[in-house]
Amino acid sequence: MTEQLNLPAPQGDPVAGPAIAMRGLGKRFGDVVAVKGIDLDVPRGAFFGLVGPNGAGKTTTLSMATGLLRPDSGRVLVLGHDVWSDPVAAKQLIGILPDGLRTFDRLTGLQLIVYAGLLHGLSREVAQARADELLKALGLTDAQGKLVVDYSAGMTKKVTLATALIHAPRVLVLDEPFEAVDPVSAATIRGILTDVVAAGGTVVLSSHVMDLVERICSHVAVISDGLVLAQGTVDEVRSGSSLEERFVDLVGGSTEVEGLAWLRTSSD
Ligand SMILES: Nc1ncnc2c1ncn2[C@@H]1O[C@H](COP(=O)(O)OP(=O)(O)OP(=O)(O)O)[C@@H](O)[C@H]1O
Repeated sequence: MTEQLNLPAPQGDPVAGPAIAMRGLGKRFGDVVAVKGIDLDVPRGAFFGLVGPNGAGKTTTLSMATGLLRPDSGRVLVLGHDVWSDPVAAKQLIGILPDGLRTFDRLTGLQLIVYAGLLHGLSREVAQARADELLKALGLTDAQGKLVVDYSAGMTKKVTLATALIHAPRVLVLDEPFEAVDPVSAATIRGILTDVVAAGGTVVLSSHVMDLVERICSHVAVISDGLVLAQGTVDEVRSGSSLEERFVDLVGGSTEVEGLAWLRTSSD
């Protein structure tokens, strides 16, 4: 059961509220409190970047926001639908690219994308036609008959992205969509996501690449140690600096390397 916390209620308005509203989200794994009470509004139509150091809680937060991981506390509304009490409606509205979750990798790339379309209620004909277009756009046509288990990391990322897109969701939640992807494919993916936002959709992505977030996102949240340190438009958050400088200011830590003297000595 998710505990109801005494926090401002999210706007449950499916027409005018935020695309995603998270309130008091918390998650503990044994002794580790991965997420400590996250309140985050993703505005409708935003291209939203979630950034934070390794282990900050990004994947845990996105997994809870998309119904893949049950929170210990808090709630999440997607376009006004509670992800946990109204999961069918919420999940029909979102496309998810999870990080590191096993997929049905004994299917071919084509089968996996068509299967995702069928699960979302598309007819076989529409699912097949959209799968062909997605495979072509993502440069996977030649590999469409190969088992996904035999795909490279970047190919797996792209085929999983295709499964997130096939039902034309109004909200896309993508955990590190550019990781392991080659520059040409990355440009294609940026183009697809920009088109989704231009058509009124909402995209949330996590990334470690500050330049990319600064370039393509309208909004950003910085999280560290399971808490939101800053959120707003990219201009508001970077407040005159580069996003990378602001990130280092907010998150702290030194970029100076101490020790490792042995690594700088030749071993021959
Ligand atoms: N299934 C799990 N079991 C135990 N601990 C976990 C589990 N998943 C995450 N954690 C811990 O929760 C914390 C947050 O992890 P999470 O994967 O959400 O971070 P992240 O911000 O996505 O990191 P990265 O940028 O490295 O991908 C870390 O301390 C991690 O070790």
